[in-house]
Amino acid sequence: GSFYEQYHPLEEIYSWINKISHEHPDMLEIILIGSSFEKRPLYVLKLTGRRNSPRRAMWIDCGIHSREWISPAFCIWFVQNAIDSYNKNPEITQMLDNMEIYVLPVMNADGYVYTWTTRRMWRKNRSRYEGNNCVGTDLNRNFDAGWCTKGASHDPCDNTYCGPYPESEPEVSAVAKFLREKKDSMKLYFTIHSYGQMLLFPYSYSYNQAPNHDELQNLANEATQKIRRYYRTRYSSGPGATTIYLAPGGSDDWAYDLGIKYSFTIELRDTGRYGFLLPPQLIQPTCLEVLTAIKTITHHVIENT
Ligand SMILES: Nc1ncc(C[C@H](C[SeH])C(=O)O)cc1Cl
Ligand SMILES: [Zn+2]
Ligand SMILES: [Zn+2]
Ligand SMILES: [Zn+2]
Repeated sequence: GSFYEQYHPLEEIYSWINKISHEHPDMLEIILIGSSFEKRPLYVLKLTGRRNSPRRAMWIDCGIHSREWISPAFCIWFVQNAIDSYNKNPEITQMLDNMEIYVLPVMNADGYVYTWTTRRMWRKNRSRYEGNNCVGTDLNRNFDAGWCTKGASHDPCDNTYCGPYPESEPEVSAVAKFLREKKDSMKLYFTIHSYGQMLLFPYSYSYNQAPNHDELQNLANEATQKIRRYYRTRYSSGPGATTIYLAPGGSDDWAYDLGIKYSFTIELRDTGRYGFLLPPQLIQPTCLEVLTAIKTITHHVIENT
């Protein structure tokens, strides 16, 4: 199948980032936001339409957890689809004309390489700290949002190790720094994970409801109902704490508390048959259904911000 129906190692993703940016210099700009623990570059693609300069921005990060290969595959697919659909699909055209879209295809660069070379099921990054007898911090427990309370671990050998302190991880501090700088224009945050087929929103670090809980729940319901209707796939939705598990230090909760009131974690396919080992032929159907959810939510945000 095509490039967009296969999984790719990090080097090929970097080449793709370069290639597509040079093919579409009017719509894409590469931004280096920092580097990983092992000094790999963290590239963000800034995607915009060819018309006026939008006043709103949205963010999509992929690959926080290295074993969730469908996640970077989605970010790559999303960028090419948006470019191909601009001026053809009205919802994509509206999105690009009203939003600067920042896409981070592989946040956990070191872990992603490690899943290709050494351990396919690796989740964390590859940071090492003096005195720790295990490697890696869970980047989705390292954000400064209820940091290392219930649902994360202080044990460096655990898969939910929160790190030595909030934003200790260079990957997390790079993203947090970028979003803090953009917080006035940033209206919508998506972080892409697998698996479970869920549309989650704050909070995960507490059972308290977010102030705009009803709006987020209605929006999530509308999005998952669209997926059900057009693709027959079932996605559940709700606050992270009650829909998946109580867990602190996540990027969506941190983005929400920064002031991005539309903040979602999307858990892509499947529900356990293949799990993290989703076959490449399911990349396209997964991306199509999730795009529907993103269009629905983005349309609402454009109308309400
Ligand atoms: N704020 C959050 N939002 C979503 C999740 C679920 C993901 C699923 Se892989 C995780 O466990 O990191 C976890 C947290 Cl801490
Ligand atoms: Zn994940
Ligand atoms: Zn997951
Ligand atoms: Zn509308």
